[in-house]
Amino acid sequence: MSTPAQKFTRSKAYLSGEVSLPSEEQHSELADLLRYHEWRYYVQDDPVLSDKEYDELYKMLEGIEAAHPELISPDSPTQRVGSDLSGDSVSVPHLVPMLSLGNSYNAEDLAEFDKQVKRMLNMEETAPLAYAVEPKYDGGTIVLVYENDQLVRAATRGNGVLGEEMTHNARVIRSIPLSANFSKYGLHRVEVRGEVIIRKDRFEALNAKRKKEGLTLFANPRNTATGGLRMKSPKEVADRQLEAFIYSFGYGVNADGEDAIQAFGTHTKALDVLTELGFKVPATGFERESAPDIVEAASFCRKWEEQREAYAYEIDGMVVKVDDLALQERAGYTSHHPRWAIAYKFAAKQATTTLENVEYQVGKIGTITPVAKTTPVSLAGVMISSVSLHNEDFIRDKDLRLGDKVLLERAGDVIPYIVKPLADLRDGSETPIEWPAVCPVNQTDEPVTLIREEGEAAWRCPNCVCGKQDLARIIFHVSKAAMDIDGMGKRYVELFHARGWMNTIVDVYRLPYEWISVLDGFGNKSAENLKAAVEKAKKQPLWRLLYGFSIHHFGKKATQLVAQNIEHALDLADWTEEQFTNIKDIGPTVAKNVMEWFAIPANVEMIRELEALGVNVRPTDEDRPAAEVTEGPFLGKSMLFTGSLQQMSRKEAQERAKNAGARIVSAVSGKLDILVVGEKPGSKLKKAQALETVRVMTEAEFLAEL
Ligand SMILES: NC(=O)c1ccc[n+]([C@@H]2O[C@H](COP(=O)([O-])OP(=O)(O)OC[C@H]3O[C@@H](n4cnc5c(N)ncnc54)[C@H](O)[C@@H]3O)[C@@H](O)[C@H]2O)c1
Ligand SMILES: [Zn+2]
Repeated sequence: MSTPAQKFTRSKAYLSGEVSLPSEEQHSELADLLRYHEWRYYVQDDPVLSDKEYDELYKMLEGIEAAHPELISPDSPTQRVGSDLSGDSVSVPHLVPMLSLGNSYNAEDLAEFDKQVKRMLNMEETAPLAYAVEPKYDGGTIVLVYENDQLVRAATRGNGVLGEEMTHNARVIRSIPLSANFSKYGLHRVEVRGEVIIRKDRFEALNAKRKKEGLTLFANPRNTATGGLRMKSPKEVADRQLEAFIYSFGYGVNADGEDAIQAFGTHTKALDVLTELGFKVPATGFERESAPDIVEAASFCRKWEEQREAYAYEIDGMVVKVDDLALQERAGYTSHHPRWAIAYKFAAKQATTTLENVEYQVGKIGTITPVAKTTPVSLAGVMISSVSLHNEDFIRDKDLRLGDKVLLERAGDVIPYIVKPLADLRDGSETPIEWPAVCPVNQTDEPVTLIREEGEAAWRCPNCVCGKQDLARIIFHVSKAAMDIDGMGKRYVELFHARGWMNTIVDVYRLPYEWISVLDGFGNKSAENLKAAVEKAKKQPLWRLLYGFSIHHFGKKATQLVAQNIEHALDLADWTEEQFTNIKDIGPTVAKNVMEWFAIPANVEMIRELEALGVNVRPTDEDRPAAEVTEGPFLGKSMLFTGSLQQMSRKEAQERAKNAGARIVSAVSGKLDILVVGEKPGSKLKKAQALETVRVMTEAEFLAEL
């Protein structure tokens, strides 16, 4: 008997290859651990390992059994499917056992699977074999039985033989039809299989609501759906707005008890029939595909792996199935999974690890950001050992402690974050995270007390002397959001800073390119490119420069508004609060912060130096978008110019017409109001005259009206 914390630690030890025991002991311990993780996953809906990690432990067990077949017992996790039976509800036998799926992770695995299937079917390796491919929905399995076209029973997968009965809950899931016209196909008694899931946006909304109500949050859409299926009250099930995707027939007989599924010929056809009968089925041409061979099937899997984040539902992979039903029958089953199907698994988005330590970073305006240092763990294909904790409230709200086992998530391009601590794995050795009262970054004799302004989440170091804050500011200054200096970025800023070339924002514009060109990994070409990018950035609009100064509260919107209203950046040094707040959407907080910043002589000096280096400090066209014209002789008229003009270029004429309220169009049509003709007009004039609704003007007349 070991504690949950010990089971966790022991599993991680196996995963990092630290355990070596005689096969028999290892087999029995691994089997125990796997059973524990299955219980957490299927019954508790609260796994403590990622799927990938579970699969690795499972493979270890398989490996031992392959070398020592005598260790295989009927209750080994490799010999049966993980069970979700909790003992709290009624169990009902499935018409046909429900199994698990074998796993694959890439195109090579799929090619290997294709070979094996063909060997089993006595087919040539090069013979064509079609596969049906569809998303592997990440929710809870549901098995529906219909008799005489009526839904009579619903159950979970259970232990594969017995399922947990939950008909009352299935009835409130709207995408599950209460009746369906199976008899049209001679089907008297059928079992269909599917997955109950929740839309991702629905999941987010549910969690937002729970947060407001002070309830614990769901860790992911999967356990929201599986937990939902088990609710005692159908009303609560309905509240979660679960949906069911149906992905196959399990069983189907006619009134004489004879099989009536094989007649469909292919899995694809069977799904078409289920679609027609009103079930929610992966759609052809979108979610599912019938691939002529395994190569095509693999590329469909990869395509979905790439677009996974954009999909409305959570999927943990794809399922590849031999399309021909007769061939499926011939390929058969192991005690664990069908031989004719395989899961293609995507990288797991969640993983667990231990929070070892908290370090602090200082940002461009002195914001102190806590960063969790964790035991390294692989997450969605990347090793993670550092995760931002954002701010003090984040740590408090999640009740994170040093030594906690934590659940991490990394979805798509989103940076990794801590979903929650695994509180029930605590063993009492965890310690609170003490929030620092003084700047943890400044290593000065006189500690700097941190401040937290009202209404803000962040603690700030108001008097940073450690230089880290300057660095953060330069990194922001060159970033895409601000001056957008192509190719510069954090890595270069840190590199140049380490060489002593970049200590202030001004330094960005006077880099020693001749030195840079001889740095490791640089060369003339990249130094030149960098220089060109810096020169280009000197012409950026004024708002970007102001934004790039990292003045607290002076954000993108505010800098844009202010830049329109000045002639030179230094005008702001003389501005009063009133001048700021006269601009719509600029409030006293922005005014106060900008005024304080300009009151510091070094900042004014910096702007002078920047100007001397050729950095633009005046509003550009982008800063001052052409105001909408509200009057003028051509207000609201559509105009077109044709022939060659004598007094001005076509472009200039169009500009002047626009400033006088006209809209420039490109063709003569019933919608054209005025055609201005120069020399040698051509077909446009003829067409306009034929319309009789267009006013034709000479260049001289146009100028006169202007
Ligand atoms: N993290 C953990 O601790 C832990 C523990 C146990 C199991 N697991 C995960 O569960 C897996 C084994 O679970 P399993 O037996 O449920 O198998 P599985 O999830 O690999 O595949 C079978 C299930 O996939 C579902 N599915 C979704 N879409 C499908 C489709 N289009 N066609 C067919 N089936 C579809 C079905 O409901 C079926 O029950 C492991 O590989 C692991 O990833 C994780
Ligand atoms: Zn500091």
